[in-house]
This record gives sequence, C-alpha cells and structure tokens, in this order.
Amino acid sequence: MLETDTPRIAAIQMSSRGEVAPNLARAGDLLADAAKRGARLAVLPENFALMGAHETDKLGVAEPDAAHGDDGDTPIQDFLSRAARDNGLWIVAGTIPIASPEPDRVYAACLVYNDQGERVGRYDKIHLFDVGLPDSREAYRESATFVAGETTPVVLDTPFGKLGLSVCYDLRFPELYRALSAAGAEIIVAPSAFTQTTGHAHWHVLARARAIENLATLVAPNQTGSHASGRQTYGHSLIVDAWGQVQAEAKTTANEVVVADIDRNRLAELRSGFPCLSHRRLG
Ligand SMILES: O=C(O)CNC(=O)[C@H](CS)NC(=O)CCC(=O)C(=O)O
Repeated sequence: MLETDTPRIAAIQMSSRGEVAPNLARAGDLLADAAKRGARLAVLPENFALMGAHETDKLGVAEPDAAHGDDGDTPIQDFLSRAARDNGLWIVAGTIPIASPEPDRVYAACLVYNDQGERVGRYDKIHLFDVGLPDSREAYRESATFVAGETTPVVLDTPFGKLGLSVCYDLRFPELYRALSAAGAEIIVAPSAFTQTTGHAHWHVLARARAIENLATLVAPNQTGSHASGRQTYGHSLIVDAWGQVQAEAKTTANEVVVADIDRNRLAELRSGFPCLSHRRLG
C-alpha cells in the first residue's frame, strides 16, 4: 500500500484573538505540532489570523494576492508559504482577508499551499453570514465587510486525493457540496467560525450530512472560545469520514490539533459498492 493511500490529516482548532502576529505565532506552533504527529495536510480555521473586536478590523490587515505578483506587504501569506515549506506540510489556510476591487470590502479567501510552500489554490467564500439569530440579539452582517466570491466550485489535485474547498456558512448550502463531489472531490474542507449558538444546534448534523450525502471526508476545523468582539464560537472541530463517522473531534475549548487517517482504498470501495452518487435524478 502506498503511503499516500492512508494520509494523515489534521484539523487545527484555534481561539484567535484581535492581533495578527500572536495568532500567526500560535498557528505556527500548531502546524508544527500537526507535522510532528505525522499529518501531511493541515487545515486552519476561518479567520485564524484575526478575530478582531470589529468586523471592519479585517480591512486593516487585508493583503493583496501574493500569487498575482502584486507588490505589497503580505505577512500572512509569507507566513503560510514558509510554514508549509518548513514543515513539509500541505496547508489549507482557513480564510484570510484578501483585497477586492472595492475599497471598503475584501474577500474571505481560503488559500491552499503545497508542501514546497507554493500557492496551489484559492477559493473565496460565496455564502456570506447575514443573519440574526433566532431568540437572540446576536446579529451578523458579513457582507458589510466581505464580497462574495464567484460561484465556481474549486477542486484541487493533491497527493491525497481531490480536495474540495468550502467555508463555514457554506455548510448550510448542500448544492455547493454536490457540485464539489460532482467535480470529483474526495476530501472536502470547511474551515469555520461557527457561533456557539448555531454550532450547538447544527454543527455536527451539518458536517456529517455533507460527508454522508457526498461520500467524502469532511475536515472542519472551527474557532473556539471567546473573541475580542465578545462573541463565542463553538469549537468541536471535526474530521468526519465518508460514512459519516466522526473520526476525530476537538475536546477542549482552546487551541487544539486533531488528526485522523484517511483510508483512500475504503473510500473507493464505498463509492463503488454504495453508489448513491450515481443514482442522482436531479441536478
Ligand atoms: O463571528 C466572528 O467574529 C467571525 N465569524 C465569521 O468569520 C463567519 C462570518 S460572520 N462566521 C460564520 O460564517 C458563521 C456561520 C454560522 O455560525 C452558521 O451558519 O450558523
């Protein structure tokens, strides 16, 4: 059996704070820990580099896209490339704020680096969290600060299988995951900052459902604990296998790395023996 038949993957849970530098230092320690534990691919949560007091804080740290060769200061992207290369690790970098054509809004970009530190993929979050939570004064208006990306599913070739990209609130839109699995995705990432309230109600069900209905491994690292905004996120970072079983789950409300091994042969057997993906009648 090839080593890449059972790659170890890591979901990195973080309780990110309101300043970038300490968040990057912490992410660096957690990525090194994931590599030490044998992970080949590690997924950081949404907004790992900044969970500020105000949504608009993200505008101040937004970077030009370093892969476009723009001049400019790109400390977060430089960190990610270096961390991938130094640890020999593929990294899915949650989301970071990347400049858009609009002066006052940015993209929530999920960037992917290979183990040489090369940027190999980018997905901009397409569903923005503009909601008021039921029975609560908690309200979110992500579109005030973020621009939605283009609705093109992003699936990348990796040594561990085809990797589909999604982010957080996307988990509520199954049609995106259908499109990702139809494009061949075997591993789907959903880096998140799910709220405590909605996470408690929906997190496990949504993550497991997306894995089950698409026969794909779902890797969903979440933010956890209290943040500078006063908001709380749910934690419980998950790796769910293609049969919907929770392979790994964070147990703390702090920074934590969880790992699981993907069995690619079992996935192939499952997809051929239980061919519900080929029984679709609509769409
Ligand atoms: O809260 C923060 O400061 C950071 N939050 C985020 O970055 C994003 C956008 S506001 N959170 C979500 O999309 C939560 C989705 C969710 O929780 C659900 O679908 O229930």
